[in-house]
Amino acid sequence: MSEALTIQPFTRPVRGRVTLPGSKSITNRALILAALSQESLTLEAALFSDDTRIMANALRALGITVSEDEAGKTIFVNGCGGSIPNPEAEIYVGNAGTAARFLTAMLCLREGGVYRMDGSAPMRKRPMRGLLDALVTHGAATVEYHGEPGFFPFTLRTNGVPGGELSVDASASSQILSALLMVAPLAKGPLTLTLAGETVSHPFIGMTLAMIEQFGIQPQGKSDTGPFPFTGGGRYYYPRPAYVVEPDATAASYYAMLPWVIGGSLTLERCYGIGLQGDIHFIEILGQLGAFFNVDGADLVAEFRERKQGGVTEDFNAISDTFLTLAAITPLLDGPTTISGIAHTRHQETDRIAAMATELRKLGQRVDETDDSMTVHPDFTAIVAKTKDSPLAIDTYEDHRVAMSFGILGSHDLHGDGRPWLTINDPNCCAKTFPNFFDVLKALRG
Ligand SMILES: O=C(O)C1=C[C@@H](OP(=O)(O)O)[C@@H](O)[C@H](O)C1
Ligand SMILES: C=C(OP(=O)(O)O)C(=O)O
Repeated sequence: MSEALTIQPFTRPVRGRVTLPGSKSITNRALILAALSQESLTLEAALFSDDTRIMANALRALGITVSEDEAGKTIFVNGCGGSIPNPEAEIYVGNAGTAARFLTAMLCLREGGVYRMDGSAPMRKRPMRGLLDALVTHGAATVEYHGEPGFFPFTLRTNGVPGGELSVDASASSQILSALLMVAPLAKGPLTLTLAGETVSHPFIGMTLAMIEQFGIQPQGKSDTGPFPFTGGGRYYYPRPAYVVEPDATAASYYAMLPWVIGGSLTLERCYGIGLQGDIHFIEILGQLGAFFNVDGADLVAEFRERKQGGVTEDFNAISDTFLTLAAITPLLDGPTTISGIAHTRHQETDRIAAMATELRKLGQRVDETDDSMTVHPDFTAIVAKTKDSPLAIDTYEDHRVAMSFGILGSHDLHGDGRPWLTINDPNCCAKTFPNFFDVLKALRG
């Protein structure tokens, strides 16, 4: 746990530029695809954070050369052409959902592999069952659980991925389907993936299919809901020596929100070019609140113009990582906000609906919860009263997004005199995806 951080409100409208970190989802997909490809490849503008270090370390444990240059934001990967060198390894996935799901499926490509896998305490509760059951039923691996069946830790004994039909339940996480999609082209024969039921966070499936194509494999079908047919026996190959990672669209949501919270304008570098990440559509929700976005070359400029009346009612299933960015600022709205389609986020870094509801209630807000939604009835008088005498401490539940979203709320000059009123417990949990988040905020304050 890192020391608590008191957020200093902005007393003047913000002006400046933000260089966002590289996308977590793209960096970790590109690491898997580059590791499986035939050539060597350099990732540029890559993310350096807990989640990408976990992925890079795991690939090294498998005998794949991965060298990182953090200052230059590049990662060099020498692809193994689909043949994982080390038949045995211990793999630690921390609390990185992408590493947990993507590596589990990738390891099954190795015939005769024995891999012991574990994660952090929160990861030991996150859903893996849909993926593991699909791999075992298909004959790609056997699994020996060392704790609760269906969860980390476990040992995988891997067989290579046979062709045929593979049906998967990805209702708990789209990462389960993305993981199988990335290994399917390398199966031993023609393989068709089908989805049993629906998946969540659907744009991430589009990202996976688009990146598979960038790495030289044309998906046979056109559908992004399945079935997904692959001819098998394929090899990944990226046609250029460098792959440039987009800035992280979820990270952008915080700094897209900031001018609305405190006034002013912020240039979000390279964000106009974002094409693979659905989370960029969060700015349309900000538009409903009165935020305004301009394009300046490859940059997006977020501007404060007005605060529209009322709250927001929106299904966040497709962009659920951004729901916390909106939920945290609801006390500043003057009408109720309902965020739905987020049941699956109860099984992510923490139970995110419960975490946000608990912290907003501490701030005097009335919050109604259902299994898959939350409604916040804002109470401005209550938040002022609750923080009048001393700053209120926000618990972050080892969830980077709880820390960052309340960091933006705390930047608002609530008492009109620049007095700090919010403290973030364990702010360094933002290292999962955006290690310098609070430094960027401080630098903008000037
Ligand atoms: O594939 C990905 O890169 C991700 C998919 C989503 O997960 P779920 O499908 O579990 O929501 C998202 O929440 C996560 O941050 C990244
Ligand atoms: C849900 C998230 O992460 P993960 O990749 O661990 O699922 C997230 O970053 O909000």
